[in-house]
Amino acid sequence: MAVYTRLGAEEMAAIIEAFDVGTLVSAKGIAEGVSNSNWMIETQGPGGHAGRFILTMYETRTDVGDLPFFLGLLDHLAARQCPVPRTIHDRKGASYRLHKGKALALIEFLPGVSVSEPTASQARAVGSALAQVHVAAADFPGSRENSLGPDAWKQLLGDCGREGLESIHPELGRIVEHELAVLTARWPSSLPRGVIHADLFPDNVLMLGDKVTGLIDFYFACTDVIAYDFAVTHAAWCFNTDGSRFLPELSSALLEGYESVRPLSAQEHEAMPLLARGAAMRFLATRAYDWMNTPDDALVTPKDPMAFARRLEFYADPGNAEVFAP
Ligand SMILES: Nc1ncnc2c1ncn2[C@@H]1O[C@H](COP(=O)(O)OP(=O)(O)OP(=O)(O)O)[C@@H](O)[C@H]1O
Ligand SMILES: N[C@@H](CCO)C(=O)O
Repeated sequence: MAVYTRLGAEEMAAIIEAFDVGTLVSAKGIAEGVSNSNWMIETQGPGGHAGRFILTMYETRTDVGDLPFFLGLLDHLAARQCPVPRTIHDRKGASYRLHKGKALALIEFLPGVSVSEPTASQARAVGSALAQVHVAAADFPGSRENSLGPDAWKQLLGDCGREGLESIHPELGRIVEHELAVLTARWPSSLPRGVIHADLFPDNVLMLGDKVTGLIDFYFACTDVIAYDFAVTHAAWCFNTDGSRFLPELSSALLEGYESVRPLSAQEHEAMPLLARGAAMRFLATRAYDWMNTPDDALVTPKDPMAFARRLEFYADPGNAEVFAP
């Protein structure tokens, strides 16, 4: 569940009053998501015009200092016809407000659902939507360091310790040690950089049929290697949930969709198996850390790190490099 903060009816009405979106008709907590509190808001304007919005209250995981980057990026991309929600600025023009010490933002509601078993056509559409974001973000003036890059993987996995990793799976300590050494030695430094989403899993994409209606949850967005974002999306979309089965049709479709908007260069193609190993390592690292540090009675169930260890082994196999071939 993801409503960490209780807001009374009067309090909620006052919050909505600060935006020029009509009066509050209903506010329902949204169960999905784990990082922030989210409500689905309905309002009614003077002419009876109804509005639907998402109200997000940023909890401890999101740094308020990063909000101008995240929210400014949404407005920049939406203005360039990317399928992302616009932010609704308050009556004074601010993109977020502080309420009892916490930041909150009102965001355009977009229709659509997150698919759990994507089809190839849906993967194709997601590939082109991702490329559209990369192209549209090229003139976005903001930048933000990736706080979950290779140094963070090492830190998180170091905190887990070899014994901790082996308590998750007897082979995990060995896999991590070997792969971290490879990634550290070979991580590319000269590929084109830009603003990336960095977490484009199916639960962060809203779809209606084969159409992408919303890319959401930009709270890991940062400035990094652009092709790494494709690798993240590939790792997220082109395997079954536990990572034991690669889905070649989704992989080809995702690549095709992406390249229909932003063709990858020869260098990007060549680097992709390594970038995908890094992408798998990034989610393995945060999942292993959460696995070891989530209390048993927590409301949130930690996600399986092994699902990304399996993806990592797939990408590390030189025989599989051809999945990224031009
Ligand atoms: N603009 C939007 N339009 C429609 N629904 C949205 C929108 N933004 C968020 N949602 C809904 O709210 C849910 C939670 O949003 P989000 O994934 O951003 O939360 P979070 O707590 O930041 O997520 P995470 O757990 O991935 O860190 C989404 O799964 C989606 O159902
Ligand atoms: N999408 C991530 C969670 C947010 O980083 C995962 O599935 O591990």
